[in-house]
Amino acid sequence: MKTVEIKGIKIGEGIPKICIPLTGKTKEELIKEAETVKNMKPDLVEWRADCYEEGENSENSLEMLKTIRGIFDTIPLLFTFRTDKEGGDRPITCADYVNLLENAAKTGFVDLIDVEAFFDTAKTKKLIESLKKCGVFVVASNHHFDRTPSIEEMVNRLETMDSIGAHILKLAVMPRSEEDLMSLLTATVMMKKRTDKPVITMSMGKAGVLSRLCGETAGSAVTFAAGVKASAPGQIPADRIRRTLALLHESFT
Ligand SMILES: O=C1C[C@@](O)(C(=O)O)C[C@@H](O)[C@@H]1O
Repeated sequence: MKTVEIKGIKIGEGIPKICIPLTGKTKEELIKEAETVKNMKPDLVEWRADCYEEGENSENSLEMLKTIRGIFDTIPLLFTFRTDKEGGDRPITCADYVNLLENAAKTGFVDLIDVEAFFDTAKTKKLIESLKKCGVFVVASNHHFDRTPSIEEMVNRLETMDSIGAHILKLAVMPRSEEDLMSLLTATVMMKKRTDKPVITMSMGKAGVLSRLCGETAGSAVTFAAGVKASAPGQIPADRIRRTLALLHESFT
């Protein structure tokens, strides 16, 4: 598998990398949260700009981004605006979404940008191309908070993300049964043979917790862990997940 290397972090190789999300609502909250998260020594940090009270306002968002970049310095930063359609905190028009992501990429403050692959399929491919020209890595994503699609649909969705040019392919689904968890893991294992790009998958909620731990076997390159506050159901606190991933890795080697 090709790895994506950012600031010395090799995504797609060895132990899954730990990404901690920032979910603060105000500037003050975010600065405090960022300082705490920095001490947790994440491999990657995700700023969930949709959680910020001014997140959809490009100018204010980019100002906040500058502050966050300053705090994390050498830690790879993922910029995400999760739209309300995919479980995010606030709505945004398609034009504002494209604008925000392009402006964030141009600042040079972010290393990776999350693009919801299916927000408008015609526009997504163009958006990914323009973000890549700014030198950022693109994480295509898709979220299902109410169900786990069939294995075939999950594989198709990840393959579409691959075909539209993303560097990393990410899928989050909600299980309703143990079978749903197994379906997500099967789709992840299948993708190992169908792409040479890093894949990130998770089955959310309590029933899906295992999927956040077994990435090294199943083929999920990053696991999202709770820092100050979880950004999705089922996230495990960062210190606990680090210990567990290390223990599993030792057992494999
Ligand atoms: O896409 C994801 C994955 C996620 O939804 C999770 O389930 O851990 C958490 C989000 O913050 C992130 O953008």
